[in-house]
Amino acid sequence: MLGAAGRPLTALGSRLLHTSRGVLSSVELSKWSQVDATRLSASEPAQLKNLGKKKKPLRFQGEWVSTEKTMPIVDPMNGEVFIHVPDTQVSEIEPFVSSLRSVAKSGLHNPLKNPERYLLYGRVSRDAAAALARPEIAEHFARLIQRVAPKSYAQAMGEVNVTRIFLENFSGDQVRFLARSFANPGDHPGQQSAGYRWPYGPVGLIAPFNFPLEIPALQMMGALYMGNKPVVHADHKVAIVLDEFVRLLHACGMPAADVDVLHGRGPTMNEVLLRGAPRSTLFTGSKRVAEKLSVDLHGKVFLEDAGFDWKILGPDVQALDYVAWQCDQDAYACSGQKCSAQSILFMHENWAKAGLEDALRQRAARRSLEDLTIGPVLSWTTEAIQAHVRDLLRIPGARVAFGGEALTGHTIPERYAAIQPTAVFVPLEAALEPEHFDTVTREVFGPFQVLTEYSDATLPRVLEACERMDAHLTAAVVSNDLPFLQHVLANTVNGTTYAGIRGRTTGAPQNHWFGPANDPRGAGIGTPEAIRLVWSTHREIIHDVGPVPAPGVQS
Ligand SMILES: NC(=O)c1ccc[n+]([C@@H]2O[C@H](COP(=O)([O-])OP(=O)(O)OC[C@H]3O[C@@H](n4cnc5c(N)ncnc54)[C@H](O)[C@@H]3O)[C@@H](O)[C@H]2O)c1
Repeated sequence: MLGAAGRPLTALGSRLLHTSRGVLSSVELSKWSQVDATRLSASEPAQLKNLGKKKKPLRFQGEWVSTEKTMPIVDPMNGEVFIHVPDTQVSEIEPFVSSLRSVAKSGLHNPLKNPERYLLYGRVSRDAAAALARPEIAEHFARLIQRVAPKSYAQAMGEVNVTRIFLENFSGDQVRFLARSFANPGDHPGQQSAGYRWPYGPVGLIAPFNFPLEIPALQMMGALYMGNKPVVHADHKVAIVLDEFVRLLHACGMPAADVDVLHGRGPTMNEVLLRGAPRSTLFTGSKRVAEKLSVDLHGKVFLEDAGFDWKILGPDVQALDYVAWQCDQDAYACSGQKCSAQSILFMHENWAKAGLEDALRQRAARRSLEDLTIGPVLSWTTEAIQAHVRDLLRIPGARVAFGGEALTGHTIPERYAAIQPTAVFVPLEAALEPEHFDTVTREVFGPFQVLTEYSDATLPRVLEACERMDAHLTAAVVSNDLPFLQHVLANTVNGTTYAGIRGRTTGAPQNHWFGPANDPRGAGIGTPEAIRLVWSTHREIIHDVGPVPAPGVQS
């Protein structure tokens, strides 16, 4: 295990420390952090632990617990083992199961029980936000994210900023306001119906590798705000970031027993959920696992799964450089490993004639391994992406627009893909053929997109393509032509759709809803509405206390 990183406070950090009358001194990095992101290596590997109940004595909760086995995590940039994560065995999950089973369905708090805990979480959020505003702590998380899920510094720091502002948003009384109820007058004196947001009690939370901080942090806080006790599992490759965030929350006053953290393999978490029977589970990850959990947990799930995200460029060509830049960001930032990444670009022929494809090629060519604007792809191999390109090239008229070659001059291990930003052009009519459509609309979680072209006359075919897709996460209609916007928006369904000449598919901040639509299991993240939907359920209490009617008047 590495020693804590005790770097000097900058001017901003010291100011925050003073203005908070000492409250924040407990969150100094050296007080809670277990790792120094800049030193993680084969010679100084990190060693994680689970957070939960000790097997004996069972009454102690909120303990960091070692497991019998660990699994080695390799540095995605050079293949060296630099982290050891608990490889929790099914024989070791009993404490997590009994922890879930010990939580009342009415939760740790609800509007009628322990309401002071809403205020507690307002304070925890306030202090955690202030901690993340300290440059050395923000830097710590950004560098840690970069080490395990290589992305540019700007993208990694973006995650930290979104998390900080989210926590600022839910400081003070805002957690209490999340659980706002309402009342309607009844039919007679003494009667009144009140609608409450009620917790589920024991809940599960599973997060993927691509946003190691933002996804687990925002969802976990939402679960806690509404009064649930979550067992949280993050992808083993990046779990170190969640681990550090939970330690920061403890330093900010979160009770140690409020969250259990299960490290290890997905199927082990699956078993915990099967045996522990949480009342609801939020899963963010692939469609395959989402569908499995949906069946295993009898539909008691909220899902943020695969995205095949489209962008339609309307007939009005303007701001070509800007639009090309945004398209490049949407398709290739984080090496395309965003569920919101632009998967298919429908270009109106006016954009094609204006030279958009060339502009995209030039933008993509600027990406480099050195600043991680292109980097390792953690869930595909180079060969698998190239095989997908070959599949697409069998479609009549398809061609590689740019990219497709393996990156060279690096030490990225073979289990991960390292490939140029790639685009394959497929003619619209051919893409719509039943025998090609599934290949064209397959999500590649890497720096890859399909390009196609349409005209005014073939716009209905574009809308048909959007209708036939299955995963309705993000979309963009890039146009300031209002009738065009209106027509496309009226006939499509994606949960997070950007409309206008600055439309994008990625870069969702904390200030608007992000999530899929057109599936009753669809979850959301970030906003009060998302938190209420995913982490609380409606309860109506009808007060009817009398006076009872006089004898003989029963209605
Ligand atoms: N919609 C969204 O908000 C969103 C956000 C990020 C990623 N994603 C999607 O996630 C996918 C990429 O992530 P991934 O490859 O890590 O996905 P994945 O489904 O392989 O893994 C996601 C998480 O599920 C866990 N897991 C695996 N099998 C499990 C099981 N049987 N039971 C319980 N947990 C299990 C993993 O350990 C990991 O923590 C892409 O399809 C992407 O679009 C979606």
